[in-house]
Amino acid sequence: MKLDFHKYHGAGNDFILLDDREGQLLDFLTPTIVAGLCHRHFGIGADGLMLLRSAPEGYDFEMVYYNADGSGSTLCGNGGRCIVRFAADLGIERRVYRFLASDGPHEAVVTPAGDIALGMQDVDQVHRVGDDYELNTGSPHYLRFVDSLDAVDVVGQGRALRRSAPYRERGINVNFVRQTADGLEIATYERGVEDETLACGTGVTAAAIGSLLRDAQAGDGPFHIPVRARGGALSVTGERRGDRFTDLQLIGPATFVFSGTINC
Ligand SMILES: N[C@@H](CCC[C@H](N)C(=O)O)C(=O)O
Repeated sequence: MKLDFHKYHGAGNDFILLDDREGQLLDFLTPTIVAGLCHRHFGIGADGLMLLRSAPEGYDFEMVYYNADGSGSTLCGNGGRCIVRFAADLGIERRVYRFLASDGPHEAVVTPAGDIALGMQDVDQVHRVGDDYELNTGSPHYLRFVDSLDAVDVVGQGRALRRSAPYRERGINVNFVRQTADGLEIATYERGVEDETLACGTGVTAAAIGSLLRDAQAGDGPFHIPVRARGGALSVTGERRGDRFTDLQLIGPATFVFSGTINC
């Protein structure tokens, strides 16, 4: 089969986008085919693959996400931002985009600066694991705050945590986070890529929440936290009321890279 594809990235988290509004691709894409397309030597190369599909009344499209290893996954925040850019490039023009993803409905807008601001689900459950945190921002995340990212073996330590007994079966994304003078720096080991990626949107959102919970001076109210990932700058805004975080938005660039056709 000849497949037309489009490549996008969000702060270096890169994706293959497929237009499946006619509905013929979902059954065709086996885990082996997805993994082959995402392979960096034998395929197009990407951290994940998405289908843009038709959705029920009230939504502009549905997002179906696969990790690079071919596993069907939970929400991808950077993917959500990139698929909105893809929708706009396909000619779906909206002031507010409404779409369905694995964790439910999302809204997104193009900001005046040209970034994509993606609404995220509310978060009200954060678990302490010693000095670390575990929470779900659409995908499951483990947070470890560190004094220096340079001192961390992101792949080695991330993989060890991801493969540890509590997470071996269901998996988890592991984020190392450093508080800076004006925000956060982050490095993420991603489940389903099973490697470090250059950015992870749900991880960035989790890090922003964790940073507020560990800061004794941080009170309730609106927040805006810049987060520097390896592949670019993102930010998270929202509203905190105690342990409840609402109106969450993940904001950052979503960039078209190239289009092509591949035999698979
Ligand atoms: N890169 C993504 C997260 C994608 C899903 C993740 N690999 C998982 O399986 O949990 C993001 O930007 O959020």
